[in-house]
Amino acid sequence: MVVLLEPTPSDFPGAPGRQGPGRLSFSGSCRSGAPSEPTRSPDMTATAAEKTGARTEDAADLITGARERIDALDDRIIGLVQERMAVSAVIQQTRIASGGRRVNLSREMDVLSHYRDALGRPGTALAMTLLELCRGRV
Ligand SMILES: O=C(O)C(=O)C[C@]1(C(=O)O)C=C[C@@H](O)C=C1
Repeated sequence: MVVLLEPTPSDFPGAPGRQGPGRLSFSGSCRSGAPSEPTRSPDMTATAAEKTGARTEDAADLITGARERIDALDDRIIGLVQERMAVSAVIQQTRIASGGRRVNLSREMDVLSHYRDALGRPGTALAMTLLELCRGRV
């Protein structure tokens, strides 16, 4: 089986507004065992299969759509981290202006526990990274 989706004029990596799986080139039988490696298109544009690591068109389409959702989630996560940094900065500035210290270790223990309880050991590492983003290195 050979499936070819010809590119649109803006169908190259990095093109503004580029959407969907783009140029797709699969070859090989659908019925016999594992499909063969996708072939590189003549203009050296990466195929959807090459970009996703998938071995079927259906899998490449699913992965491409799921990656768009992940990119959107990552944008939201980054926005929330930036919001957290701003709120944390207000707390720290207020404490320092009142004569206190930037860091409050007992509160940091609570934050670490919160993330560890929700996400396990990697949650602790994530919380430590968030704290470093919010108050710098100690
Ligand atoms: O909750 C506070 O007291 C903060 O200053 C915020 C925060 C945080 O980003 O979570 C930052 C620094 C402190 O060491 C503890 C926690």
